[in-house]
Amino acid sequence: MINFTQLVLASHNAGKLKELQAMLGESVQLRSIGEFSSVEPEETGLSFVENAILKARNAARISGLPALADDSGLAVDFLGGAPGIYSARYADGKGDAANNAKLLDVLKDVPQADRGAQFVCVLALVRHADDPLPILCEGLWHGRILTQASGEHGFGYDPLFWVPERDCSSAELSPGDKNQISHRARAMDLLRQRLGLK
Ligand SMILES: O=c1nc[nH]c2c1ncn2[C@H]1C[C@H](O)[C@@H](COP(=O)(O)OP(=O)(O)OP(=O)(O)O)O1
Ligand SMILES: [Mg+2]
Repeated sequence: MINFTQLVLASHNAGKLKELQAMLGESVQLRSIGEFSSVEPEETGLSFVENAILKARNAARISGLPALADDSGLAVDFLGGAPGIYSARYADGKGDAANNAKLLDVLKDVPQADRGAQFVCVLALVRHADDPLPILCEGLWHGRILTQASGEHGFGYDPLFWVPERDCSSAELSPGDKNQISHRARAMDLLRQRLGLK
């Protein structure tokens, strides 16, 4: 059905590529959509699912290959789930450091008990651009927003995300450990099941 030696990842985020490739192992080679185009599609959906499908279709159309997309973000309880699908654009496109600084500032007077949050990841796999039956898998990772950044690994909001089961930030986990327990790992686990790979 799907030729896994030629799967394109519909993402321009190097952190995602690294994590997803590590989870898939050597049997599947993920090629970045960056090899085909530097133009990023506008993420016009109102949900992670819509944006994941939109990115997967776009990548399949550009590359002519089956495509996997990851739409993910951070949903903070105190903020009613924001920044959510707007996580990458939280500080108006100024990047991870600005996003993190903004989040710390917005939550500066919020006590520990009210700082709950979850990372969300939706993976969408399409066989071709017009696939009427995308495979969709979701993963959540519950934690809390720290009051200052900590750790050097990972990307995005990792330095601000406290992981209760490990009592450290997500950026303090080794890449191997993060890939066992993250939102992305959970979504990928489901995808592997759906594809009969385990
Ligand atoms: O494991 C993670 N550790 C830390 N931060 C994370 C993680 N997973 C998602 N995030 C953050 C990064 C970005 O602020 C947003 C994703 O936004 P999202 O649009 O899905 O990705 P993106 O624009 O970076 O790349 P692309 O759309 O090309 O896949 O959530
Ligand atoms: Mg994006």
